[in-house]
Amino acid sequence: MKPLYSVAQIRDIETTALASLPPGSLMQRAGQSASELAVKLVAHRQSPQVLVLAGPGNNGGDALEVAANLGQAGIAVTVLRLAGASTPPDSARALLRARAGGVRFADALPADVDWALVVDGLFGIGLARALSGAARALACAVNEHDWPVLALDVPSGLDADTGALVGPDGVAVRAGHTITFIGDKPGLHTGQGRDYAGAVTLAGLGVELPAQAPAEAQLNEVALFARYLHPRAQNSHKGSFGNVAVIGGARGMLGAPVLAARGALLAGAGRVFVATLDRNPGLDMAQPELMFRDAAGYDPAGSTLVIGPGMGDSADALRLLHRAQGGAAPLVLDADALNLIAANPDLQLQLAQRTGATALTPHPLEAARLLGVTIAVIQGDRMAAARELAARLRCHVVLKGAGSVLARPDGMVVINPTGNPGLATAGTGDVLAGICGALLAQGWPGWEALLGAVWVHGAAADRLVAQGVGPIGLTAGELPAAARAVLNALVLEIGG
Ligand SMILES: NC(=O)C1=CN([C@@H]2O[C@H](COP(=O)(O)OP(=O)(O)OC[C@H]3O[C@@H](n4cnc5c(N)ncnc54)[C@H](O)[C@@H]3O)[C@@H](O)[C@H]2O)[C@@H](O)CC1
Ligand SMILES: Nc1ncnc2c1ncn2[C@@H]1O[C@H](COP(=O)(O)OP(=O)(O)O)[C@@H](O)[C@H]1O
Ligand SMILES: [K+]
Repeated sequence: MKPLYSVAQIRDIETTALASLPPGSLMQRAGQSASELAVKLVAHRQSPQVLVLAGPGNNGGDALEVAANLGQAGIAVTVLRLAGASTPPDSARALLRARAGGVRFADALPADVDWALVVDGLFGIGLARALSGAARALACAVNEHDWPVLALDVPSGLDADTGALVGPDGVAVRAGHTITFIGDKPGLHTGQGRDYAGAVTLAGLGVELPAQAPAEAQLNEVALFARYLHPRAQNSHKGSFGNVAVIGGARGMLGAPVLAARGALLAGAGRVFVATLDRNPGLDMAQPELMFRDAAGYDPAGSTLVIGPGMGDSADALRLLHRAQGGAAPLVLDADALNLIAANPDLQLQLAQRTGATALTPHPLEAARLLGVTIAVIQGDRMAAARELAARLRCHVVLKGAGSVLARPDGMVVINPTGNPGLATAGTGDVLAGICGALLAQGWPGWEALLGAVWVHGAAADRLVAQGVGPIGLTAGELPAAARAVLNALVLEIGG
């Protein structure tokens, strides 16, 4: 398990740990781990010069530890302390050591130095308001350059709980690496967190994490759905892997259900149907295995349903959605189905009373409509939004976007680490809905199907980028084959 702890939880864990440790020892351990990483990050540079930014609290104390250690290792270090910064008791020793160890102290950002590394120790989990004054100016100055940045614990200015910048026009230090202490934090992995934290390293500092108390959230990983990745029995047939029916495709929007259907087919569904609201195209020449039907008279009995891609908001769409929700078949609700649900309290009630597996796959705008709030509110706390949707509608939810957030009605939250901005293009969400439908049709339970689909979908995009197919110009149509490759590799590796 890769647990993610809220700031309040980290504070509790830290308090317990501090009670049984000599003063200053956690800060020394934090400084030790961070300076080891810093040394690796500058190893390729000749005579590297390192700038250490130290704030007024214990995050600044960590920074002074790093400065002292690097100075001791013979690296040229300049420390810039925020004006008026007091010295927290734990860091007095590091300050003395840094002063004795040849570390330079500057009052302003030295001009014309090409820093091999900037260590951001302005603020950590004690950040209480938006960066302002000198701290804000420093963060902006660092972000203007392309110096490599190592953030201590959390990039200064980022909310470790939510992954949003603190303050309405907030600023944060943009780091390429973050070394985070004691436990990993959700805000480093979703929303703005992925861009500001960069690669995250966890330094546990030898602190024991509570075995009983549940973490706030966890990162998605193959282990969470591995038991459903089994090799296929020799004696199987197309009926063994379930049917998926994609319902959608109003006028001008036929591509959406076709993309979902291709996603379902290449993620292993035995048979895939596309039931369209507009003119039935009869055939997908590029994927002739798909079977087309008119949605009007179509009976999807026996199929897992993916409903919503390109469906529109017509009376027919509403009727089809009402019928789908009324049945017991596993259901993936995407795109226009979500907009219809947002506008119809009756559909919301019906949804909350369903017994079959139900997955909702909103992007932030769809989530905003469902909760009756703005996109800014959703993005301001993505975990809270996903949790609220799952609780209200009693469904499994994935709030999509960088660091997709999955939530269950019981409050469990998982943040997905795979995927990249290559996915920021039309139709990729349709493919995700199709993959999820395929896993449900193959008998995966609802929660694991959503975890698996989101992980595989992101990993497919990562695989394509590694092959040079994206992020620029990656298309949704390229995802199903990549997802198929990812799934087969996983089955070989885990189930094989
Ligand atoms: N307590 C401990 O023993 C340990 C603490 N650790 C470090 O300590 C950090 C937490 O330390 P603190 O609680 O001192 O918090 P921070 O160092 O994050 O900052 C808190 C200080 O900044 C002020 N402040 C907050 N927001 C501000 C803003 N926008 N502008 C100006 N001042 C602002 C606060 O009033 C307070 O003085 C962690 O993130 C971690 O880096 C680690 O060394 C591990 C051990
Ligand atoms: N910057 C990004 N990083 C990672 N994943 C992303 C990013 N942008 C979009 N995605 C993913 O791409 C998909 C987009 O879905 P959606 O917005 O519904 O698009 P569409 O409706 O066009 O299919 C989601 O799975 C989302 O998580
Ligand atoms: K920091």
